Amino acid sequence: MTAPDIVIDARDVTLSLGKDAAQVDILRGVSLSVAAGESVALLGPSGSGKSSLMAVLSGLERATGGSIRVAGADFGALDEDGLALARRGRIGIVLQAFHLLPTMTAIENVAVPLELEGADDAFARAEAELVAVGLGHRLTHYPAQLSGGEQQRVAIARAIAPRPALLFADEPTGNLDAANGAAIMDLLFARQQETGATLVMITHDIALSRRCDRIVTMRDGRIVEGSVENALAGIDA
Ligand SMILES: Nc1ncnc2c1ncn2[C@@H]1O[C@H](COP(=O)(O)OP(=O)(O)OP(=O)(O)O)[C@@H](O)[C@H]1O
Repeated sequence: MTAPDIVIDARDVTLSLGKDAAQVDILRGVSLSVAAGESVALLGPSGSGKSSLMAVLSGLERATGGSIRVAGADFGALDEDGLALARRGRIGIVLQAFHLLPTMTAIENVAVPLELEGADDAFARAEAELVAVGLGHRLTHYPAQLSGGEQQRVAIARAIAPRPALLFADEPTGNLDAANGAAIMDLLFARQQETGATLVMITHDIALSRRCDRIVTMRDGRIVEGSVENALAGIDA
């Protein structure tokens, strides 16, 4: 049995693509346990497997081996539809590129996923989330009418609105300048703490990673032990 306060319980997870001589081993036995409410920074050189690990832990990609339990769901036992259902409402994802729908206003981008989940008060909740990220005056703006920082705030509101137990962020400040990036991170940590969500964030920024409760470093498809500086020797960012 998984302890109730463990949100991610991944054991000996492997991800290999291709077959025989063409096989690429992307994750080579990753075990990771993350407690409810914890924030974890995922660091490591380019190509070390961070995005791939996030993909299997968020149910977007299926691991080749090992076991993954997330928010009580056994990912290995679920088919594609089951994985989509397990993600819905439980897992929020913020990506480096904001992926807002260009034909929808800010409030629609946040409300429509809530409606799909069956919420009756989707627009009221979406408005409250956008107010919480400081965008109460931009509700009916389209993404093209918003700055990069504002678009990322909409993406954060959209990810957090369903109150997911688990929030993944893949370099959420990668497309923003330093000042906007810092403001977005303040916001992401504040919203994470308010909602009690668990946060797993990929970053190349060591200073940013130190704001998390824990730093997990990857290299060559594995989690490595030791100091962050040693583990990151050779990082190309
Ligand atoms: N579909 C694929 N087919 C073959 N190899 C792949 C595929 N997807 C990822 N890889 C390889 O898996 C390795 C890990 O990739 P991944 O994107 O997880 O690394 P990362 O640590 O997130 O890198 P970055 O920091 O550059 O985003 C890389 O060597 C990559 O080339």
